[in-house]
Amino acid sequence: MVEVTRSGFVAIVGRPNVGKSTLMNHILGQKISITSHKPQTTRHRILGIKSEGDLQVIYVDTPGLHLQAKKAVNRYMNRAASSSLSDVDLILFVLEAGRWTDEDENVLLQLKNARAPVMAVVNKVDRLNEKNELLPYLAKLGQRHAFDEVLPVSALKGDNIGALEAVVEKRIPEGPALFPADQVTDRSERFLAAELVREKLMRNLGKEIPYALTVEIEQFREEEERLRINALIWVERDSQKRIVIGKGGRVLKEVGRQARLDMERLFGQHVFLELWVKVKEGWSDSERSLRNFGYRDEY
Ligand SMILES: Nc1nc2c(ncn2[C@@H]2O[C@H](COP(=O)(O)OP(=O)(O)OP(=O)(O)O)[C@@H](O)[C@H]2O)c(=O)[nH]1
Repeated sequence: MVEVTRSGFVAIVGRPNVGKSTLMNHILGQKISITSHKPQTTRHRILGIKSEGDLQVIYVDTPGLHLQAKKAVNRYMNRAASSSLSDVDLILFVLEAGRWTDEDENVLLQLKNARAPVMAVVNKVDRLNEKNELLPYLAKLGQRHAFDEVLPVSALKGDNIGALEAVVEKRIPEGPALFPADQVTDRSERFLAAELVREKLMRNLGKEIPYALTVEIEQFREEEERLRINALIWVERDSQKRIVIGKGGRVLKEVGRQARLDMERLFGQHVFLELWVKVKEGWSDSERSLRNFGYRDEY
């Protein structure tokens, strides 16, 4: 093994839905952080570790920083994101090309107090016309703040990600490896399994329900030639439970099928997955329930 001589942390921050998790997954070349077209998909801080030769970059994917954090779960998410801004070597401020919202402004305000250099990563450029839309947007962005760098990318298509990694590399200080070279995340297989179930729920359900649910892994056991995983899906009301299950169990069955396929890809073995839906009233606004479900601050 080549000894790592440079290592450092890179925080990926921004408002919800700009493509932070998609960006981290693309850089790592595998799905560590779940994504969906709905805002506030990521709820926890998740490390994605990339070790190559003498370099180890530890990316910190964070929940989208949002205004209107009325419930305990939202406040937890904002805390997880804000706390990731200290003690990093570089901050990637992810934006959606062509858009600037109050929530972006709020993120920028927080970044002004950060010690690390801030690079504006203008994502989703595949959606814009370069000359008429992107160039004026970049010019305006430069006026909003003196960013260390401004780089347009497409995390989905992989455009300009090599250039982004080249800038990142320059910012990583000397230091020993902080994780073994073959470790890609700080999160357990149990956590990743729960997240995959949540991702499929977010993608298969309508607008409101995904925010009312959380997933807990009840059993994660190696059996002969397969993994047995039992997951509990907690919702807040009986009516939500009926929707998650669907007519004749159709929704739950499809969610389970999709999650199982992703788990088999991630864990490299057959998976037997069982899903159960349970009701716990008001879990998302109860600090105690959040802690029981593993939403714990880590500073
Ligand atoms: N067209 C396009 N879509 C993208 C790109 N990057 C991400 N997306 C889409 O944008 C949506 C949100 O992506 P995520 O990676 O979940 O965004 P996020 O910033 O992590 O979201 P939160 O969890 O809400 O903070 C998904 O539907 C992605 O497929 C891109 O470069 N181009």
